[in-house]
Amino acid sequence: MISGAPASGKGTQCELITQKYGLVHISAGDLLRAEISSGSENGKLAKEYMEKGQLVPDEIVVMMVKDRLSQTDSQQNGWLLDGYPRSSSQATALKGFGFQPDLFIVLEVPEDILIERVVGRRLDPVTGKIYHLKYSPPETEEIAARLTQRFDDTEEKAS
Ligand SMILES: Nc1ncnc2c1ncn2[C@@H]1O[C@H](COP(=O)(O)OP(=O)(O)O)[C@@H](O)[C@H]1O
Repeated sequence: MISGAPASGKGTQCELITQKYGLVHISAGDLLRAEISSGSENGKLAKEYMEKGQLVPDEIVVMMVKDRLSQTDSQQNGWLLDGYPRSSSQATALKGFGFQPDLFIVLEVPEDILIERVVGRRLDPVTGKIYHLKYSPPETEEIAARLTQRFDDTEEKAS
C-alpha cells in the first residue's frame, strides 16, 4: 500500500514500483472513475460524493477494492494499492477480508516543497504529460504556450 500527499510523487513512484516488481497498480480513485463510466448505481452515488470532494462511503469503496484485489492478476502478480485506505474503518474492513499489505509506504515530503511543486505544476492538454515550470520545463516553445494548470492545483490544496 502506498500513501502520499498531492504532489508527493506518488504517481511516479507507483509506476516505478509496479514496473520493477511486476505488480498490479490498483488506484481507488481510478476504480471509482471506472465505476462512474460504467453508469452503475454505485457509480452514480460515488459521483455525487466525488464532486463535492468528499470520501465515497465505505459500502461502495470497500467492496470495489476487495473485488479488484481478488481478481486473478492481483492474486498472481501481487498488487500496489494506491489511495486506500483513507480511514481506519477502510483498513479494518479490508483486513477482515484477509487482505494485508507486506509493506505500507508513506511518502513524506516537507510542506514547502509540496506547495512549490503544486503551484509550478502544468499539464500539456495534448499529450497529457505533466511538467514543472522550474524542475521539468517544457521542451519547446510550442508546448510551453499550450500548458494549462490543473484546476485543483492551488496553494490551498497543498496546504
Ligand atoms: N479510499 C477512498 N475512500 C473514499 N473515497 C475515495 C477513496 N479514494 C478516492 N476516493 C474518492 O475519489 C476522489 C478522487 O480520488 P483520487 O483519484 O485519489 O484523487 P485525489 O488525489 O484528488 O484525492 C476523492 O476525492 C474521493 O471522493
